[in-house]
This record gives sequence, structure tokens and C-alpha cells, in this order.
Amino acid sequence: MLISSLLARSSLVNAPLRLSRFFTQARRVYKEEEPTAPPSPTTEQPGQKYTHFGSKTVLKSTKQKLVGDVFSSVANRYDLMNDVMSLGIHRLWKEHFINKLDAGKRPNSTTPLNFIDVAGGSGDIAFGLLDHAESKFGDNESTMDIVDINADMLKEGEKRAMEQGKYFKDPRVRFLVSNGEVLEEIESDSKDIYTVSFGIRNFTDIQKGLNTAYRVLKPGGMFYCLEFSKIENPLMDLAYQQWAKVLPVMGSMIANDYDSYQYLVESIERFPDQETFKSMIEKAGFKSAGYESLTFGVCAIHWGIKV
Ligand SMILES: COc1cc(O)cc(C/C=C(\C)CC/C=C(\C)CC/C=C(\C)CC/C=C(\C)CC/C=C(\C)CCC=C(C)C)c1O
Ligand SMILES: C[S@@+](CC[C@H](N)C(=O)[O-])C[C@H]1O[C@@H](n2cnc3c(N)ncnc32)[C@H](O)[C@@H]1O
Repeated sequence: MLISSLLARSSLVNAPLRLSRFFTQARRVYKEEEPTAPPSPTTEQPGQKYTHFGSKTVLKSTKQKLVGDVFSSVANRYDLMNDVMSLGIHRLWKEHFINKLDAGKRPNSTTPLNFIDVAGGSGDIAFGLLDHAESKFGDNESTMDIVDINADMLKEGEKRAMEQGKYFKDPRVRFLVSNGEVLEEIESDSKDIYTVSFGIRNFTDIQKGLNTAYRVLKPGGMFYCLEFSKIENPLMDLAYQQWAKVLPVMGSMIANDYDSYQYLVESIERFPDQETFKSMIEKAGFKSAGYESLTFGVCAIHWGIKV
């Protein structure tokens, strides 16, 4: 446990790797739209026509489809790719996230919690949260909505539930295809805990997603997000620049998919730093917002409370 958290909080330093792109393969082509000043996640205006898809500027209306293609493509190799790309460290981040949130119906309470895990296709966070609630608090009543815009990713989560013999066709657990920016099926003020892990970076309008998180939470409800962030140490950042170059090559070798992992790298680069994202959470209305950087800031946990 100690070693796990040390690993998650510090880092493994590899000799910088320099691999050039040596695979020729069918590439998805993203139709470039007329170039405009690229919006930033914080300055994006509601009426704006264009947004980013990785480093490309695309019509807002096309981004959802492009992100959909990426996750349909990676769905069946998702776990393997994450283990390889992160040397297994993503599991430690997720474990730390779940333990830090420490959610579940307390034994002296009569009211189960309503969880929502947005962009939760793989089920990693949702199942982990329910396991934690049960093992730590004996809570087997709280409910979980696992929401994802991509049906293929949700199917992976359902498959996992079936394989592990837990949370499949469980009346407490719903799998919903829905856009986290809107969550139209989810009533306002209805959830106690909102989680999103490695998902919000892919939203077309991140601020809209945060506003929606605020809408669906009950007063007193908690927002918790695990997402890539900015590496604070320049030497580690240099190591990242090298590692990031290799990720699409790994995607090509293991999943025959260079482009999705190139998108991953570009979307990480575009995501706001810790302080900027915190101010977006505050802008949505959350109080007591804060964050914890993990592994030198490779990723961070952000939170906020709806008062
Ligand atoms: C297409 O979109 C995606 C596809 C997918 O399979 C996963 C995601 C979401 C991502 C995850 C759940 C985690 C995946 C992990 C990584 C991308 C790599 C994270 C990197 C590390 C834990 C560091 C390991 C590398 C080293 C020790 C070498 C030295 C490098 C650094 C210290 C910095 C490396 C930092 C980054 C690569 C960010 C998805 O959206
Ligand atoms: C990298 S995966 C994260 C899965 C899981 N939460 C985890 O931590 O392993 C990103 C997920 O975000 C989903 N996603 C992207 N845009 C979304 C949106 N607007 N609404 C809901 N889900 C979205 C994708 O379909 C994909 O399943």
C-alpha cells in the first residue's frame, strides 16, 4: 500500500525514448475546417462554431462524432493499452481516487447514496466505488448510474460486470448512454456524488459539463474528477515529452491504432492546468474547490462541493 502510494505520488524515471513513427497504416482523416483562432477551454464562448479535437480545429458539431470514433476504436484494448502506457500506474491513481473520496452510506445513516460516474464506460471507477462502499461501510444499498456517450465503452463495462459476476443486471446499477455535457435523463438535485475520470478532457464544452455536474448534484453533493494535468517539474516534463512521442507508436503496435493515441496525447496537452481547471469548477458554482496533483502532475484529482 505504501509502495503503491509512493509510486502514484512520485514517478518512475525511464531513459528518454526516441522512437520515430515507423508504421504505415490506414489513417483516419479529420476534415479540417476553415482555420479560426483556436478557442481555449476557458475562453470558449457559447455561440462559438469551432472547437479542438486534439490539435485540430473542427466544427463543434463534428467533435462528438470524432471522439465517438476514437473510443469505439480503443474500447476492446482499453485496459491493456492503459497498463502498457502507464506501466500500470493508472490503477494506483484510480485506487487513490476512490480511497480519497471514501464514499458510502455510513452505518449510522438510513439514507443510501446516489452516485453518478460520468464518462464511466470502463466501469473502473463505478465498480471500485461500490466495492469500497461495501467493504468499508457495509453499504450494499447505494445506487450507481454509469453514464457514457459511447455505447461500445459501456458494453466493455457491462462485459466486465458480467465476467466478475458483480453489478451485472443489478437493480442498483444503471448503464446509460448520455452526453455528460447535458445529462438530460438525470434530474436536477438528485445525486450525492458525481465522479468523472479521464473523461471530461474529451467534452466539446468542458464548462458546460461542469455546470451540468452542478445541476445534477444535491446541495451538499460532491464533485470529484481525475484527469490529466500539468507536470510541475521541468525535468519530468521533459521525460513526458519523450514518453508522449512513444504513446501513439504503442497504440499502433498493440491496437493497430496510431491516431487515437495521437489524439490522447494532443488532448492531454490542451487540457487546462490545475489552477485553471479549479477556477472553472468554481465558475460552475462549486465551493471549497481544490486539487491534488499525482505523479508530479501527470494527473490530478479536483473536487468541489455544491453548497
Ligand atoms: C484515446 O483516449 C484514451 C485511450 C486510452 O487507452 C486511455 C485514455 C485515458 C488514459 C488513462 C486511463 C491512463 C493512461 C495512461 C497514460 C496515457 C500514461 C500516463 C503516464 C505515466 C503514468 C508515466 C509513465 C511513464 C514514465 C515513467 C516515463 C517518464 C514519463 C513521465 C514521468 C511523464 C509521462 C506523462 C504522461 C504520458 C502524461 C484515453 O483518453
Ligand atoms: C478515457 S475513457 C475513461 C473511462 C473511465 N472513466 C476510466 O477512468 O477508465 C473516456 C471516456 O469518456 C467518454 N466520453 C467522451 N466524451 C463524453 C461526453 N461528452 N459525455 C459522456 N462521456 C464521454 C468516452 O466515450 C470514454 O468512454
